[in-house]
Amino acid sequence: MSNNIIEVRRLSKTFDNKKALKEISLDISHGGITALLGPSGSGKSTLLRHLSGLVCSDRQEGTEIRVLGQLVQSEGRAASQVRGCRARAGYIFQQFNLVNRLSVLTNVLIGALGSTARWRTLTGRFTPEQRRQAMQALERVGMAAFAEQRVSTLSGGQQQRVAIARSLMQQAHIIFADEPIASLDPESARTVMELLKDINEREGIPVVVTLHQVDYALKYCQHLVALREGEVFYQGAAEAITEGELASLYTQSRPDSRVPASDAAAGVRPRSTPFVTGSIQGQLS
Ligand SMILES: Nc1ncnc2c1ncn2[C@@H]1O[C@H](COP(=O)(O)OP(=O)(O)OP(=O)(O)O)[C@@H](O)[C@H]1O
Repeated sequence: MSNNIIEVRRLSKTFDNKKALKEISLDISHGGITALLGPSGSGKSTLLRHLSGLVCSDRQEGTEIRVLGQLVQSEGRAASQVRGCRARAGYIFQQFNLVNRLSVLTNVLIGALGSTARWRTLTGRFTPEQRRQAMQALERVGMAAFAEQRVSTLSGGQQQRVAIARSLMQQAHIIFADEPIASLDPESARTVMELLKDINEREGIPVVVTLHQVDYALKYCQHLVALREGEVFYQGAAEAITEGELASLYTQSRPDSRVPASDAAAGVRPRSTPFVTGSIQGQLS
């Protein structure tokens, strides 16, 4: 039995005759934070959705996705235990993350759905112990004071913190975050990334996060999977990626994967500049 957190074999996904993912194979054994990087349209969200078991791949022989050793889908079909896989994963998405009309506390309590008899959740009757746990999770993310407030009244950054509290309440074994900081101001973005880092380190929950901002990926993530036009361009330690590779990743014309840094630096201008909120230089050793 392998120790891989994530195993992907021959994953392809076609939308309307366009291949969004092209026979991707990946092994992630790192239990830290893994960033999915790449230009817009490179397939980051599509890959994350496949890992989450929310989308099924093309029906192709040999396709398999395992998360935490559990089969999520194979050859275009969800595994029989996919519900269990989903229940073990916490999701933090840029939008449509929480139920806006419900209170912050109720949204966090929804994280306990998997362990609560249905009638209780339907009638809002959570146990005192569950309420205590939910308040504890809200304290952990600094949102306890907002417990009774409707989610619709919160800022984007506050909503992401509530989503993280819900993952804690859910006792998620892994967290999938799809562009969790895309629409946040820099301070809120830092708060959300710091929280994910803290939870990863203290609770030991692996995090897989799609990011546009290279500098956030380099600062907070130990492992990178970079996609380009639906293929894996780079996979490995964040500290090992070169500035040239990052430049190549975001350039318009398609060079070979892992273009030598010297070539990329010589001729290719990065398209990534808008995504880099600080200097890449200096963060790369
Ligand atoms: N439901 C869908 N129907 C049709 N095409 C889709 C669908 N979802 C994704 N695509 C296409 O698949 C490709 C990859 O999209 P995806 O959203 O995964 O990219 P991304 O790297 O996450 O991009 P971004 O950074 O802009 O969010 C794109 O060409 C996109 O238009």
